[in-house]
Amino acid sequence: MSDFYQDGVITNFHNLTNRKVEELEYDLQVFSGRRSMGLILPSLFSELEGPALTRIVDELTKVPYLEEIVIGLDRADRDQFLFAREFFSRLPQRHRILWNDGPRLKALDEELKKENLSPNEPGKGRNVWFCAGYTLASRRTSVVGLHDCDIVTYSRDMLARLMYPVANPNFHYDFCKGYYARVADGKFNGRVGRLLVFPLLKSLQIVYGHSDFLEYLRTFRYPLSGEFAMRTDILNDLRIPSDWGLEIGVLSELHRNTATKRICQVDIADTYDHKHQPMSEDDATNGLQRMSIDITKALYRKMAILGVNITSESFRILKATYYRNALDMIDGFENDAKMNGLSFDRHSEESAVELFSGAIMEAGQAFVDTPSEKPFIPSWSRVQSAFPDMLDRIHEAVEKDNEGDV
Ligand SMILES: O=C(O)[C@H](O)COP(=O)(O)O
Repeated sequence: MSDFYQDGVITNFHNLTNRKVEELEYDLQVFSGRRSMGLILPSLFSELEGPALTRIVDELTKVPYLEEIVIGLDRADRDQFLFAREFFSRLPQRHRILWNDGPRLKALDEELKKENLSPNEPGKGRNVWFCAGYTLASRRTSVVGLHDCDIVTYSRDMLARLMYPVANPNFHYDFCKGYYARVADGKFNGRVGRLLVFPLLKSLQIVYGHSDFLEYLRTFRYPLSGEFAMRTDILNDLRIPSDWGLEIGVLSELHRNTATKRICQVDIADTYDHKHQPMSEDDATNGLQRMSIDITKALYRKMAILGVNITSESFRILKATYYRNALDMIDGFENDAKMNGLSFDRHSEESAVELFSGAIMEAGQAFVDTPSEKPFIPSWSRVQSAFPDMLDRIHEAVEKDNEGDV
């Protein structure tokens, strides 16, 4: 049970009555007559071997209102792709798997690369970008949702709640972000969201001054959630980072392209659990250390776009401010955990904050050292201007991979 707080920047949808999923789904089926709905699932082949995705597919088989499911499959060889076709075949909805490492999509990727129009780095951002391209090419949906494939606490009411605000033709929302508490196994999780993003956003405002953008980002209850829904045509103009900055990048793009009154967030679950990555203290290219650097870089870039002068001096000050704010927040989390009967490991929490302080410096240095870095994947509008038939060719390649010999 959540509160009923609204602060006016974006609209909050709460879960005040635990309305039955069947009732929400009935409404969504009615809405689908006016707004057809799709779902994008960015996945790694390894996730097909874990329990989370099996449960997600079990739940999705019961969803009555989806017109199309687009699965982006990364890191799969031919046999694994064939396994994936079988794995997802029980979905009753029309579904297509993007075999991102298969010869057909790779050949198109090569063509795009020659014009610098394809993401250089593999990762979730790239996977989502290709799924967005296919969704646009398929032209079957006017609303599309997206969620991670490692959610171990998944149930189909999360999807119903996520889609509802954008799918309802009587509402005016273009974009909806999911939120929840990352609490599981008797403790707080969500280490990057809680211990990096929350205090960092506060610190950015202290160091660089008020901005509507930071105010807007701070209104999201879980800015890193991988669950969101939007009007499909928004996918045309999104310029997203290919790395872990994806979620912040999408929120930034929405802020740039859409009025905030058309943006909302929705409580999709009381608690949420997923696959936990290691901190990777000794390896800045992996785990939560890498994630924290990518996210911080995405924030610096956005601040620079807004005209803020990001200098070595200022990110040193930012680091000091962040560190103090993060420690203060740990006090709050510790007390909250205690009252809720949760365990709390203060040493791990403070160690995480120390690691994230390093990430703030590292991301700042990378930002200053690589001024010509191309941080965003080009929008599909730009790709279509360079290759007017590219979406159709992606569509054809995916149809062949899914229906024929590979
Ligand atoms: O949301 C986050 O903070 C990161 O995905 C890490 O989550 P975890 O601490 O729950 O593993």
